[in-house]
Amino acid sequence: MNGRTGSTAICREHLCMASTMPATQDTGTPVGYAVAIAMGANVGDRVANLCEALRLLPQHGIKVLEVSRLYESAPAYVTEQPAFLNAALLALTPLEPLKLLAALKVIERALGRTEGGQRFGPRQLDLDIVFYEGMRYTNDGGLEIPHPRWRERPFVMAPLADLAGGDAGPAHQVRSIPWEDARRAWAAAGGEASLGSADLRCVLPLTNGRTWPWQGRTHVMGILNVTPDSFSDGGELSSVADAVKRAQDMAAAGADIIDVGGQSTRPGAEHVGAQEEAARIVPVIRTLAADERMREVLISVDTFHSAIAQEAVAAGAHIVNDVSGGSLDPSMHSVVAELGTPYVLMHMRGDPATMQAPEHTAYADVCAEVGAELQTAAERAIAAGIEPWRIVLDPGIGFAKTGAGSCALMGGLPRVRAQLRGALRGMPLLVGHSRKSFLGRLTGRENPADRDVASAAAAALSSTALADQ
Ligand SMILES: Nc1ncnc2c1ncn2[C@@H]1O[C@H](COP(=O)(O)OP(=O)(O)OP(=O)(O)O)[C@@H](O)[C@H]1O
Ligand SMILES: Nc1nc2c(c(=O)[nH]1)N=C(CO)CN2
Repeated sequence: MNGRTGSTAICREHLCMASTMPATQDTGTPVGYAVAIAMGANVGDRVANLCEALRLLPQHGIKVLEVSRLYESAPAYVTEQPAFLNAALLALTPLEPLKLLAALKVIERALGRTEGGQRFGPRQLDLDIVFYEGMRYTNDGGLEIPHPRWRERPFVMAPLADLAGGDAGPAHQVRSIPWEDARRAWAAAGGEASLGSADLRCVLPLTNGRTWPWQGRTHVMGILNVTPDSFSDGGELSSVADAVKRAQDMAAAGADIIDVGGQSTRPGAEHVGAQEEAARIVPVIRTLAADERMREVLISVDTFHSAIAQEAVAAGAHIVNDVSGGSLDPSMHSVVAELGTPYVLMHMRGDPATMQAPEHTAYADVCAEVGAELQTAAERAIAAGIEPWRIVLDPGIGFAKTGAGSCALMGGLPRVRAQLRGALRGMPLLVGHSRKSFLGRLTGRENPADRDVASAAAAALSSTALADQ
């Protein structure tokens, strides 16, 4: 690209030549120019504003291809204002720069932003064009591309780097954006290792305007089985009060999340049906959600039924934990998309009754295949409307895995992660290894009668962990 074009608009032909994106219609006509857009919000329901902007963009001819992780950042320039949420997206649009800017302003206004606010001050929504293909552009109205301040803003560089990805990210498909510049600038500013403080950290959005900063340490999930046939409790939690007491004990012992389940997913467990499952867990979730002592603890609901996810969230659950990754209820992804909660998408093949059949536990390379299948399932979830920044991936230790497969996964999480693309590669992993029989292999005892030994090993390894490695 040659230098700035002074006060003139860019030449359309020049743009077309610059466009190397793969997206063409059957006629071979390019469907748009590739653009990278930075998003920010720090007043009102910040998450809702960013999500609504994502939904409005296509209505203005801006097709979103990829979305970054969600970041919380200390306010820059004007420091006396609330913290921002920031993200970035890659899109295709037929709009030329000035029309694109006008469309972004219409969306900003639709979400409550008014003209003439304080420069760098509070705003419901900010949409900035960072890159437009690989071009440089200025005009008399003050539009400047690349955005003149992107290199001084970690809250822009970090989400751009999510989009730039590695070998297989969106950068791979849309090469005309200067991804390498974005990667280098972010690395020079500290890169991934610099994330995690209040200055800039990745967060999962919770529905009541709260955010959950998950970086910097492993979070512990305590498992609360409200099932008579549970392998974990042996059905001792027969009443709501017992279950609540158990949850409080786990919280006092340091659990960050309490995962409430009413359907055992042990191999071969009886399927109790959605009604019974809801009857078991909803009263417990309601009581926990109202309990002052549990205020700092998040509640997840372990279910593969979308109707139960809905009921549980209405009763106060913060997270939906789906061991089927959406494969056992066709409505799960669209329901979670509406609920707005974080979504734990676990890898499993078959269902709890069939998952240990040899055809489901056979892998040539368990880490690579589990990672690739997680990527595919997550793409379905995203297509249904779940933003990538809400997805927690789980390799499903013990689900459609042999003992050897589970051990390989425990030692190969970076290889699982390497299969993920774009923002997903940087999202948290949830690893549920506690008290599972594969642990017998680690102790050198593979006999199921040695369960107690396996349990002791599990305790030593701590409980189910949300690992941000
Ligand atoms: N690349 C760009 N993307 C969006 N707006 C731009 C860009 N370059 C210049 N502008 C101009 O900046 C003006 C102010 O934009 P906005 O209100 O978003 O500013 P700001 O958020 O206070 O600052 P900043 O743009 O640095 O984030 C816009 O009206 C637009 O004309
Ligand atoms: N952390 C952070 N600070 C800001 C932001 C923003 O998006 N994030 N936007 C501003 C307005 O341009 C001013 N300051």
